[in-house]
Amino acid sequence: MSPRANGADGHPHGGGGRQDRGRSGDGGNGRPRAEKGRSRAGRGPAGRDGREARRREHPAADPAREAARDTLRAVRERDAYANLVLPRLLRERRISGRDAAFATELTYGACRALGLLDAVIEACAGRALDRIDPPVLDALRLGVYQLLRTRVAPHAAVSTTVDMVVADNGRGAGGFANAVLRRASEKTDQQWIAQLTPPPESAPVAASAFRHTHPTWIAQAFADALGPAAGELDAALEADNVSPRVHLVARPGAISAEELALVTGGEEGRYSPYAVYLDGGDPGELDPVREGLAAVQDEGSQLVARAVTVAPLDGPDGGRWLDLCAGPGGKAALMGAVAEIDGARVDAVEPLEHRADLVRRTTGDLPVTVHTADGRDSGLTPGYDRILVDAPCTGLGALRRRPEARWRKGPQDVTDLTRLQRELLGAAAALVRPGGVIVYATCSPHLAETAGIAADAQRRHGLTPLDARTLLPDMPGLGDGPFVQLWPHRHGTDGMFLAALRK
Ligand SMILES: C[S@@+](CC[C@H](N)C(=O)[O-])C[C@H]1O[C@@H](n2cnc3c(N)ncnc32)[C@H](O)[C@@H]1O
Repeated sequence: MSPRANGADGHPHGGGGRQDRGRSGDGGNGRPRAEKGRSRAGRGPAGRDGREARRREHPAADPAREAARDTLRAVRERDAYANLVLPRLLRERRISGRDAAFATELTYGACRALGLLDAVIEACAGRALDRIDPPVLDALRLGVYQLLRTRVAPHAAVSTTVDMVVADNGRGAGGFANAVLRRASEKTDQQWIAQLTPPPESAPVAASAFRHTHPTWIAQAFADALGPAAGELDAALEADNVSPRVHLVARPGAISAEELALVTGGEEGRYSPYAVYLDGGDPGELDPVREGLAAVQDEGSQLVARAVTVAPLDGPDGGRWLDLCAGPGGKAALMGAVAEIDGARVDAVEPLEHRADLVRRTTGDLPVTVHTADGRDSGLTPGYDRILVDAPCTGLGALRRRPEARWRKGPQDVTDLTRLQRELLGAAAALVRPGGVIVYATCSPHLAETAGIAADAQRRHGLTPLDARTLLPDMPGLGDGPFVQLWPHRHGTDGMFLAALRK
């Protein structure tokens, strides 16, 4: 349930009602209260020990906001994933119902909107973010998010945040937080965006990036990949701000999509013949998933795995199929299920032992053999009919799944990955038989990881591109070929790229 439905403050625990709003953020000497509080004797110990001592004195009064704060801290301090940390905290602390929904909205919303929140905080604090105590900054991000992007009453957003900061960081920091939040509350979300967005005339991509809370380099990568359709940039960026529907794959030979939709109450997918969309609930609880007849898998990934199995070969299919980057095994399982029907066998390569184990578990009794090896030097015998290279990539096509991911990646990640991608595709070119097909895929639209790598392999290894659009069911918006880029805003799938290359 959304916090909109919950009373005046929009949240059952939100009505703090403090009366000491409006004090200046600095203590009269230009130094903010946060710093004064931390440096003055008699305020209690600063840092983690001090925070924990204060927390013992002030037990959790607002479990949803505290779970959100602790998740933001884990993301910042240990590079944790918000969508793994938060559900665990909610379970451990027995937070459910409205509180869990509110904590989820706050956490994921604040993670996604970080660029905007930080710009507002900086403008209101009058100083750089690195001069704000990080735990105070976490609380401010949550407070500003509530002010700008929820219907929590402003007085409740301010008072609950200030209470949390006082409990964790002392009264000085609370005064500073109060001043920043009071200033932030003077304008709406749209007014702040209008004030802080770079000028669209001179910096259109940076302006779109800011409006839809992405780093500019990612927005530029999307614009480059959209090419003549760059007018869709705003829609492409905004699609990352919406949590995706759950997609199930009906394992071929075990259950049809039609049956799966009937049993689960879901809706048959638009494109993949194996896809079923669910609107909510825990898919792990569904009988067909528990029994291994179906699994959670994005429809775009289903289409990539299916493309490997239907690509036209030159000469007969000898039934030797390979997944060169297999962990955790979603595509290997779909290829394995089709292989079982077609009388083929799949070799699945994954260098990380724990991920290779996941592939073993995912593929179960299907005709799939898992090899724990580096795909660049797998030791496998050449002569494969069909090879999938689902290469490690930046994941820029799946940002909607990881709320904090966009702020954690940088252009250097692309540079680091393209070498590995080139080498893996080179290894596949050596393993495929003449007339066989390699499908090269990434969950990223970044041209350096997608068309750049595929075009380079054509030149280096004498591969011929097939029109990848013909390997997909009838779908709109697939471009001019021969490569295909799927988009969340167009297709509702992750942003998968695929190229089909014949030797
Ligand atoms: C994009 S994921 C593959 C997803 C998988 N195909 C699926 O559908 O479940 C890329 C995988 O490549 C693996 N990988 C990384 N370096 C590799 C290498 N040198 N050789 C083969 N696989 C590698 C990663 O560990 C990761 O599991």
